[in-house]
Amino acid sequence: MSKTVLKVEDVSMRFNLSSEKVDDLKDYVIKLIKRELNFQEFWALQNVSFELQKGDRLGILGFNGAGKSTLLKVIAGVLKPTQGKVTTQGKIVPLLELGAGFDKQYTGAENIYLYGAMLGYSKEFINEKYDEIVEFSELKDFIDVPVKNYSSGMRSRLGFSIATVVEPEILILDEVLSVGDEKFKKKSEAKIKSMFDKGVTVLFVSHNLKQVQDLCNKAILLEKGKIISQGSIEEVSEAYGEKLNR
Ligand SMILES: Nc1ncnc2c1ncn2[C@@H]1O[C@H](COP(=O)(O)OP(=O)(O)OP(=O)(O)O)[C@@H](O)[C@H]1O
Repeated sequence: MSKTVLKVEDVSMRFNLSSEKVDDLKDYVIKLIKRELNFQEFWALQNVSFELQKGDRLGILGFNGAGKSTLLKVIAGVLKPTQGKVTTQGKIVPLLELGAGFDKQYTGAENIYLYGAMLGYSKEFINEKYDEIVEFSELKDFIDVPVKNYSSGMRSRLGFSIATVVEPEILILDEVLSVGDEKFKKKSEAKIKSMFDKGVTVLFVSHNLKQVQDLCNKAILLEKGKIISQGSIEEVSEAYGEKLNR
């Protein structure tokens, strides 16, 4: 029997866009108190619903600003939806904006603990996996250096190594299949592939339709925050193709 590992129910996400120019924080606070700040409501996601079974690989398609990254962030728990509910079973590994959660004043070693805690790992678990993370990142010589002195590639390598040290049930990929330099990229791709081989459930956002077709069995197509097509990758690719050629 197939097992449902992700359920997205009627999810909507509203952002308040400030329609005025505010020069500084003081100005902002004064306007806020005087209720002179005007916000424009913007719905980045509207009534999005779908569910995935164990081993499903879902491609999320859509043009710029359609709501793809917002949906991934809601599923990863980075954003709380304005409306609706996301239910997940098992460990989620979000490979989103790798290393963006680092505190740059702290060293690589300290960030392994900080970032790990953010991903829900216990201190004992990180103690146990610490050497493996450092080894995979190939940053042993830099591990006691503040992250602000890392290159962006080094940051994403450390982020990738921390995030993938667990065996996830759900893997979230936002066009990050290329991490670091060519050598590391190969290694990270092999690691992702090994997760695929173990039957992980995947959510994948990419503008590269070919890549999505190669990787995914199901897809959804988003337009202005709404699902306008969902089903097998073949069906949804066709709907996307029609949009592209319009
Ligand atoms: N934190 C935020 N505050 C306000 N608006 C936001 C925020 N994050 C996203 N948006 C808006 O929500 C919409 C959807 O953005 P999102 O990044 O999810 O699109 P996307 O489909 O991933 O686009 P792209 O293909 O360009 O990456 C955009 O109009 C964007 O401006």
